[in-house]
Amino acid sequence: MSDVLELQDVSVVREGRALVDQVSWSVKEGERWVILGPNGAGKTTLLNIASTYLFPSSGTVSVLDETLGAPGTDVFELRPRIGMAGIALAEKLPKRQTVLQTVLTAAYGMTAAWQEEYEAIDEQRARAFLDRLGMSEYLDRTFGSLSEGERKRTLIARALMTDPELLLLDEPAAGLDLGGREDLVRRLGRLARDPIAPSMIMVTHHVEEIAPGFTHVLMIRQGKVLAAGPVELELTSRNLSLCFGLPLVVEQVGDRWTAQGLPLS
Ligand SMILES: Nc1ncnc2c1ncn2[C@@H]1O[C@H](COP(=O)(O)OP(=O)(O)OP(=O)(O)O)[C@@H](O)[C@H]1O
Repeated sequence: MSDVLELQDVSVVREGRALVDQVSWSVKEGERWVILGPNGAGKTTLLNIASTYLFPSSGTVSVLDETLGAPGTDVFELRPRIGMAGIALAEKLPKRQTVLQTVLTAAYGMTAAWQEEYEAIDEQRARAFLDRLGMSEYLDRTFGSLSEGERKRTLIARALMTDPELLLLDEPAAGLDLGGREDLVRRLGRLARDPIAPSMIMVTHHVEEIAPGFTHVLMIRQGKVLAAGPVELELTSRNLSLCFGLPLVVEQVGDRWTAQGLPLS
């Protein structure tokens, strides 16, 4: 299995503080990773490195077997091979554009439709991804009029449009109600278990949002890795308590996870 992402001793320092602190981590082809950690731990910073939009202050980063900053590595060739869905991108997308256009523009590396002629095959693909995410009835709705959950599902369809080898999801279930979260977790589970789906890295705050099919977990706190490895080995009460800084009990219920704090004594 080849490396989809490899970080060696990577640090990101801003104003004298390490937001990411000597992180070494590798993601192999076909793996589905969850990044867990408290607010400000450095999760989004790690995703930004993986998406090639952020260069580390020190250390080595390879994405899809290309080393960032090395002669011959062109991030503009790498970026279409990486799908990204997150709030930062949602804010760049025109609110008046339809859902179908919002997904279609990804095929052309754009955020807004300009004068390009879309090929029928691209439109078919956009419709198929939107269907997979349960958005078929919203094709002509404007992106700005969607609910939080509908917007999140559209962004994932959009991220899949370039047929990426690596899919990055930044808090895909944040802001969703219980039904919306469960619907999304089911859909992410189907994607995670699809053998031809891209390797995946998902940032979340909640173990309840880990869909079945996710294989590995990285836990970070204050920019440092606390645990990294297969979910069934590393997603323990001990690791989670250290990660979030209070006593927590994590349990597996069927193929899902739940965590709660111990009562105050
Ligand atoms: N450009 C910057 N300059 C200084 N500090 C920054 C910069 N960007 C991010 N930070 C800080 O880096 C830390 C890590 O940020 P990051 O967004 O990666 O955390 P996170 O784990 O994704 O947090 P959250 O769960 O709250 O989204 C935070 O304390 C943030 O305030």
